[in-house]
Amino acid sequence: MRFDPEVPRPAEGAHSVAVLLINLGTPDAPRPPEVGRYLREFLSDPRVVEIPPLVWQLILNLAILPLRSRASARKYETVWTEAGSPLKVFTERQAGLVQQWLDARGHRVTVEYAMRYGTPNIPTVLRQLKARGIGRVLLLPLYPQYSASTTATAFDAAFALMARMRNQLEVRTVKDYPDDPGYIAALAARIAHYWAQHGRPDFAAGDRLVLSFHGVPKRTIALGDPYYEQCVATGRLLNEALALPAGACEVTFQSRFGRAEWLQPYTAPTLAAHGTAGVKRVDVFCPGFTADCLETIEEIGMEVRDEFLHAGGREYHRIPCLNDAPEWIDALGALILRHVQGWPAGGVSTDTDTGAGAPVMRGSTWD
Ligand SMILES: C=CC1=C(C)c2cc3[nH]c(cc4nc(cc5[nH]c(cc1n2)c(C)c5CCC(=O)O)C(CCC(=O)O)=C4C)c(C)c3C=C
Ligand SMILES: [Fe+2]
Ligand SMILES: [Fe+2]
Repeated sequence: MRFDPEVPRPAEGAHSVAVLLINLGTPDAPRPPEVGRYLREFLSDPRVVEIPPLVWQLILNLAILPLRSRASARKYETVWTEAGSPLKVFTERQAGLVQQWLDARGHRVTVEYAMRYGTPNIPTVLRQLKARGIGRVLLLPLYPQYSASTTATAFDAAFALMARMRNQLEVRTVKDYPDDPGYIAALAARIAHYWAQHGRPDFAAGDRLVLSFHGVPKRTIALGDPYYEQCVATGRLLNEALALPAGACEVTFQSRFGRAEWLQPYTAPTLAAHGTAGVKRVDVFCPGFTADCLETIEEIGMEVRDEFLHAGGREYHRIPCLNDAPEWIDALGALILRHVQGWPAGGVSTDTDTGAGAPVMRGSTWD
């Protein structure tokens, strides 16, 4: 075979490894137009709302978006920071810290993050990685418990891009890690750290620790989604790791959306019932959210707190999510190393962005 000088040779970094941390996404600004755009993308995903698309688009555009964009924008305003939406700020910080963790240990792995909805989105970041000469990507959703509505749709977005790629990336996925020892240890450390600063609940006196996970429609479990059992497993392992009396931890489900039945028990009514029953102190922690966001800061930190206190509860504590806790960065680093095994980061990562390692087939539908 003759060597054709016109055919580009693989860039040196074609076997370089990257990890893509994936989170849900968030609006670009806490205003109705931006929140509406984000909600439209999110709620039009057939993995998220499993109703026949034509019917759903009518309901979504006529009834839900006009009202919810405004109502949600007001809520986003209460959690927004100078640096932006907490979910994005924490996700970006996690990516930076994991990069440092890997660099400090001599591993040549590039760390980036992407959002399933909004920006920076999954195909854009994967294209950028490819243009930088990355050939192998580990997709790591920041959801420890697998659900089709979060994990599967994130992978779908990556594979949809791959379906249009001539020279594909080599891809691995981390499907779930609800029982990962590093993750469980990080959760336990987060709670222990909070209790060291704010005093411990008195479980003998009836105080409670509520572990609130994001809900999903109940029927998705009957259809085969392992989300519920994975949330329960995380809760049980955390109870053990904290060496609490059996039953001190209680698993509940928050953020119900729509009229269908979601996983139970629901968080807010559970907390209201504790208030009514005379429970003095509750601590609420969200192990399924690895970064604080609207659903933890506003819903758990404000709405549910009010319900508990109005029902007669006295002391309400929201324990912050894993965010940038060092134990969580350790857990992510170790998880990544386990999954990139056998993928030696052989090449030199070229940062020239010439796309030499990723020839683009211009004028065709392939990229
Ligand atoms: C952690 C796992 C999550 C699962 C599972 C999940 C399922 C799910 N969510 C909705 C609807 C909404 N979720 C919203 C916000 C939101 N959801 C998650 C995570 C999970 N969702 C996060 C991290 C966030 C916060 C985003 C942020 O910007 O901070 C919202 C938007 C907010 C609002 O308007 O109230 C909706 C809507 C469904 C329907 C669903 C499963 C079918
Ligand atoms: Fe959600
Ligand atoms: Fe909510």
